[in-house]
Amino acid sequence: MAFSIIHEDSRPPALAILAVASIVAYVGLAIYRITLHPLARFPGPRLAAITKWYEAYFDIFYKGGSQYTSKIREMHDRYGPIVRINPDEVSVRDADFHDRLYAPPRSEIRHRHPHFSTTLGTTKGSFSTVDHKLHKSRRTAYSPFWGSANVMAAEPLIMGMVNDLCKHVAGMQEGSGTSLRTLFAATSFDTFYTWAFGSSLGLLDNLKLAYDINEAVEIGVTSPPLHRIFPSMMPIARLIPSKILRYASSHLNNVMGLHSMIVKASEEWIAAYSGQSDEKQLIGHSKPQPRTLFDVLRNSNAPEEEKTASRMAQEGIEMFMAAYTPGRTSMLAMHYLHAHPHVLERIRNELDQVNPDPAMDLTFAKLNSLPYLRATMKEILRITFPVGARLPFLCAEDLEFQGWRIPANTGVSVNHRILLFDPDVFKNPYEFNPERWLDASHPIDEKRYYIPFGKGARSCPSKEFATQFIQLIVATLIQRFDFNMDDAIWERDVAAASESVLTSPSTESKGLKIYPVGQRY
Ligand code: HEM
Repeated sequence: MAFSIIHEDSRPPALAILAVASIVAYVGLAIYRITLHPLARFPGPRLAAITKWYEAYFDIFYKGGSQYTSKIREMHDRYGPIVRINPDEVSVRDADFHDRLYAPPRSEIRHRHPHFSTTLGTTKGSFSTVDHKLHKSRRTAYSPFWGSANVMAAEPLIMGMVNDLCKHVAGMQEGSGTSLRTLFAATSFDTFYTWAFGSSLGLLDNLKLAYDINEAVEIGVTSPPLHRIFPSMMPIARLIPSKILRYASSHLNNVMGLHSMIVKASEEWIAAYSGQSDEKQLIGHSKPQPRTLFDVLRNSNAPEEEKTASRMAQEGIEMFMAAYTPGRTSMLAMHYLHAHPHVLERIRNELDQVNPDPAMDLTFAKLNSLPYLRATMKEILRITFPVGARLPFLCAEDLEFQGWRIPANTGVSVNHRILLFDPDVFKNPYEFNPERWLDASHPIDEKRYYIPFGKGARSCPSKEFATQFIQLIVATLIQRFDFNMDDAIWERDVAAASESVLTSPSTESKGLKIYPVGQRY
């Protein structure tokens, strides 16, 4: 008996065995990653090559998180144009390679990196689609929605929203509570919602709802990228009933609430048109009417399983969440114009020539004819570029870069921000300078470096809509109002303090406010 007790006590507990085995396995893996792994010889910090916790440290803990993009920039400064940024991924800093990666010949396969596909909590929209071929067919299905003709047809809708926005701005007083962030968010989300889904959310008349929607999207896309470090987080959240999820994370619950809202819109659309085109309701209008996203998808050549309410809603959710960006960009644009009075005056002169009465509606065509405004738009989209994260692909074939062979299925990216702020191309890249786009003595290679909407098959489908929307909103406001935005501080309210999926200013910032100090009509 006594012998037996002594024998049992001396046996190592199962947990200890597991711990030792894990440590041995982990050390073995770490040694493999820096010796025999196909990326073992690539330059970069050893710790980044050994463990993903290096990246997680910068993205979750360091300075409040979302700092790995800026760390990658430092790595490039130290190690050169190609860096191993985690055990399985490399980053390249090179404009030609950006073309090679994002806009390759049609025959080459580029899958979205699965860890980046979960970003918006969706699974079957084109953004979250990992597979190259499936992504291509989904983009083809919705492409008429984003085409020039459909954007043009949305012009009266956008102008109507902008006129409503002007009524709000005209009534704002110094010290009033509503920030430009909420007003622009209301305009952007509701314009997109009405255009894409065929009915309005009435957000400019319900600023509380606009605030809540904006907050839900903003927290998701600017918080530390936990979804990347824990990719199963969003799929699990989707399975938890709202009643329980709200206690675990009110934020995730709000995001899931947005998802449900758009699923409902999709189901209602199908019930209303039961397979018919909603174009029928538009007959009798003298001008071409915009087609909804649902109408375009239902009438595409995609297979039936791609046209269910839940699948169409996934596409709609991704786009609706992306409609956050034009609101934010417009707000920052107002700041830059206010802070650069000579630019503001030059644009107003251009506007007053084509539209002598500011009370009259502006049009896309008029605005597109103004060279200085166009140059300013380019500068606004460059300097406010919202996407903070890298957008890596897994390529089906090996890639070469300056003598380095990047094996197939390695995560590889060129961060768009690196090119948009390249000091060799954009002198003083953090200086707002629209003139740089008009300087014939130092022309910018726009094909390579004007990439605020990315490039190639995965580039932003909304390029034209977003540009026209921001241009119209900003041009109308500055032509109609003299305004004050003196409260803004660049370092606190405008500069990108963290770079998650989207960039965000310091946590000290309370948003930008605008006070009209006179009407110009
Ligand atoms: C200032 C406004 C915007 C900017 C700067 C912007 C920028 C971008 C960028 C850089 C990408 C990734 C491109 C790449 O992978 O190379 C992207 C993708 C995307 N954007 Fe935008 N975007 C804007 C507005 C919008 C809006 C308003 C929508 C929809 C309402 C939208 C929908 C999308 C979608 C769906 C994708 C993913 C496309 C895919 O993976 O096939 N974007 N955008």
